[in-house]
Amino acid sequence: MTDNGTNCTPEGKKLGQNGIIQPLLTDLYQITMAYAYWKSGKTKDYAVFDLFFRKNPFQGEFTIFAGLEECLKFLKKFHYSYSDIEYLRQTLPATIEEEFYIFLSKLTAKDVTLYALEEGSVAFPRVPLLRIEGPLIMAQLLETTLLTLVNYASLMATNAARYRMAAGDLMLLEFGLRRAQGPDGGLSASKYSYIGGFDGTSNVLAGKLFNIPVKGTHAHAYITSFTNLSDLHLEMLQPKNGGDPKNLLELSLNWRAKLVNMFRVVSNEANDGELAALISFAIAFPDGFMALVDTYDVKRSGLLNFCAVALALNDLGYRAIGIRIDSGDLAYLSNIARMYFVEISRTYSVPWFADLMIMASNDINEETILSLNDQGHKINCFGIGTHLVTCQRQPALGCVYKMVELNGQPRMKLSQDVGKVTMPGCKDAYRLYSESGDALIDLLQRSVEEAPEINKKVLCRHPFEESKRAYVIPSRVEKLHKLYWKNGEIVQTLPNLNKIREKVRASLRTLRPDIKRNLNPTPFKVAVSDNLYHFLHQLWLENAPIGELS
Ligand SMILES: Nc1ncnc2c1ncn2[C@@H]1O[C@H](COP(=O)(O)OP(=O)(O)OP(=O)(O)O)[C@@H](O)[C@H]1O
Ligand SMILES: O=P(O)(O)OC[C@H]1O[C@H](OP(=O)(O)OP(=O)(O)O)[C@H](O)[C@@H]1O
Ligand SMILES: O=C(O)c1cccnc1
Ligand SMILES: [Mg+2]
Repeated sequence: MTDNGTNCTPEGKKLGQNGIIQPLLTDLYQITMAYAYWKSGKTKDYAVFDLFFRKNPFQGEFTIFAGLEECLKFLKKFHYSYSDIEYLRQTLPATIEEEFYIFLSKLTAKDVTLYALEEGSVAFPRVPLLRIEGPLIMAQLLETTLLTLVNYASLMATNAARYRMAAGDLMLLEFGLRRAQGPDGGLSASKYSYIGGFDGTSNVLAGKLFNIPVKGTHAHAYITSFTNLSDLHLEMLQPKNGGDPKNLLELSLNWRAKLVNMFRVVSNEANDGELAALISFAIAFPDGFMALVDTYDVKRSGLLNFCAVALALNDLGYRAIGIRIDSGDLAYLSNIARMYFVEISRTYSVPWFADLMIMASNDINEETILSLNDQGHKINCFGIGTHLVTCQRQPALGCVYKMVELNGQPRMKLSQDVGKVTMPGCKDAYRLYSESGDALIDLLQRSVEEAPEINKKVLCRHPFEESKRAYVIPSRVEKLHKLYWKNGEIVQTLPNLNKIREKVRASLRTLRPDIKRNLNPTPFKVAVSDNLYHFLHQLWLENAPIGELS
């Protein structure tokens, strides 16, 4: 979830919380449970909850954790307003005692303690992303909001990180606002795709709110709004270094006449409305000329018109930026475009022409990029919308929020499905690294245990399969959870988006390539200590009913 700046002072200074992230942004059952807890005298009970997921998204074997800053802002502001209480009074059954509303109106998150992974870290199933300790009622009331703040943010950051890995160093732009799950989904998508490794967004509000670079080209509508050369309102452009304005239309037509042989087309195949549109855009943005070239025909019209205008601009001292291709075979068309750019650069001694940007868009997803890589292409930049922001390949991350301890006693949710059994008790997690810096394994331990030590053998066990265990001698031990919230205060300096983005890259670098590959990646091991193993299985036996066959 994102800060949409609705709590602005008249001067426009942000107060730092999204207007819709507030205590009532929750499921009704949290509040009805709060009343039932309250009524049954559980106001002094103290709980520990883990927020974690059970399966990595996108058939992958890693997840990027994101959304922490928004969770902390939510805790800081947690307070039921007068109108919230009034609404609840009208909505909940009339039998609810008045003292409960008084209790609710005084609730804050100051007695809650929150531990978390660093935002931007790689995370794995069952390792808590957040550990929340606090009065039972308060900790319970946080469940849904924390989940909604973490689930989409982490899914989106993971999706973006996967696109980044597929695209290597090529530029990635997020174009998804029009296709996103509503305005807030769109803002979150822009923010978390930047964290995951995108270079910019077309979303202007995201640019303003989060200081993300904003970028863009133009739509087909701009091209089709010109039908012929007489639609050109302005033809003159002043050279970059001053002097008398020159006629860009004339220069472009001259260049087009020269280029038709190279392009093996006849001049009248190229669309004059398109040429007029490109010239008018070049006059508006002579230093930022980027052209959509697929409106009529990339080879016969768009490329030829673009090159003519770019060379005319060059005559006046300006350098065009490049083209966008939004339909057709993107590999083939990008190779053709680069071939002409190189040929023109040689023929007319314009060296920078060979390196013009080729942007591709049109329903691109991770698989498209991987396939384009296999085919060979000359694209420098992908503009990606729908598949990125809607996470079409997997539309939700399944983070859950489970009680693991109450009043110092472990709690465990049993399930027929072994993968759904929760890890009881208050736990710490450690990432153990090899000498070469690779992450080897994540180890969950009971918080009462001593931390693993460098160069000391530690037994790591599969949580459920007795025979699966291994000794690890770590060269580095990283304690994964940091304290972020205590006594009503954020107790860490929070990184800005660029720092979180760097964290994503650094964290992914510690994963072996086989864990990150697209097809059948190797699962990263998440183990439990011997102590936690026995604790878990003992508790399981104590809690599982013994059936009777008849
Ligand atoms: N070389 C390629 N390899 C793999 N996928 C490609 C390649 N070129 C384009 N694509 C993808 O193929 C799909 C083509 O989309 P579609 O069938 O709608 O055709 P189109 O080119 O958009 O046609 P139209 O001109 O009618 O809009 C897009 O998702 C695009 O990203
Ligand atoms: O394809 P996406 O990954 O969602 O990227 C964004 C798309 O949005 C724009 O046009 P739009 O799709 O609105 O219209 P068009 O398909 O007719 O170009 C742009 O031209 C891209 O095609
Ligand atoms: O700037 C662009 O090219 C753009 C922006 C949003 C959607 N599609 C394209
Ligand atoms: Mg489209």
